[in-house]
Amino acid sequence: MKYLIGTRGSQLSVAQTNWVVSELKSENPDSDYEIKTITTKGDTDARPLFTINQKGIFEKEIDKAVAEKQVDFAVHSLKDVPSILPDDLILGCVPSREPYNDIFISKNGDTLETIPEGSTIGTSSLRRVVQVSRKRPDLTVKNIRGNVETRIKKVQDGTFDGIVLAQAGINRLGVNVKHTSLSTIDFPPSPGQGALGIVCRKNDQITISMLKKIEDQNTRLAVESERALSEFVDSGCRFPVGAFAQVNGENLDLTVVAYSIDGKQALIVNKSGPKSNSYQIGKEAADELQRKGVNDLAKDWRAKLDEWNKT
Ligand SMILES: NCc1[nH]cc(CCC(=O)O)c1CC(=O)O
Repeated sequence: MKYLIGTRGSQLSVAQTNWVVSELKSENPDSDYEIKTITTKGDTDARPLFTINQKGIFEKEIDKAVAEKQVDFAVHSLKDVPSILPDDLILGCVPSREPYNDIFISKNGDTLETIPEGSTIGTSSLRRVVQVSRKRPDLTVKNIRGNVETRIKKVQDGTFDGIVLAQAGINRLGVNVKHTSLSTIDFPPSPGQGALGIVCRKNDQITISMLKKIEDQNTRLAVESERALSEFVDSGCRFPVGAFAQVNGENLDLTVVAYSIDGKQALIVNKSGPKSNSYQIGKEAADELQRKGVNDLAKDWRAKLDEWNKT
């Protein structure tokens, strides 16, 4: 059987799709796979990510191609996939996850703690903006666009003194760049960070069965609880929320953090339970965030976005 795979044309997307193909080939040696790259709004719109008023800016066009049978399935970075998919599509497979932590890259090997006062840090994620500002309020945090390799070049050419990226991105690209890991206590990652999401058609049983052979059950359960949170609390590029879940034996431990847009407040919730209740654990964490006033935190994010638009 031959399968057509949709993905973005970025080096990272192609690298992670090639990895998926190698995993699938190992389990389905008689199948063939061809990659079709598709441009998304996130690839062409140069504005700061969180000002673009569209969920799924890095995946919508690709999932449309799946729905219209132009491709058989799509490979995404899971954190770029909205928690609610169109009715005719499903998250058909979640393979094993890369580490979900963020990393800090600077030109001279400085860490986030040692980089000189007043340095300029680049990120396109509001979550990272508030997390950097909480650790180092003296630093200037500015919007950066471009793919992983472009951002690293902007540190090396001095455009930025430092940047924050996902560990998973440089791992998958095999980029050998000096960096320091950022703790998930200070930098809880985006829900689903480090994981891949393979989207296919709900009624395509042949493709689903083929994909399931590389499913990683514990990763599925962990991201299910992180994404359940996103269903109830707006997150991603537009609202600073961090979440990470760990499966320990039969248990699942979830930590979620929501920030005020100025970074001065942080609502932290820890929830644990049987890993089979992953979705419920995520929902309970969201409910507790609501009780702690998360909606009040979001109310002034638009003013901050307008301010950011001018940077
Ligand atoms: N759209 C940004 C994006 N989507 C996925 C990753 C990294 C890989 C991952 O989280 O799986 C990145 C880059 C980054 O955050 O550094």
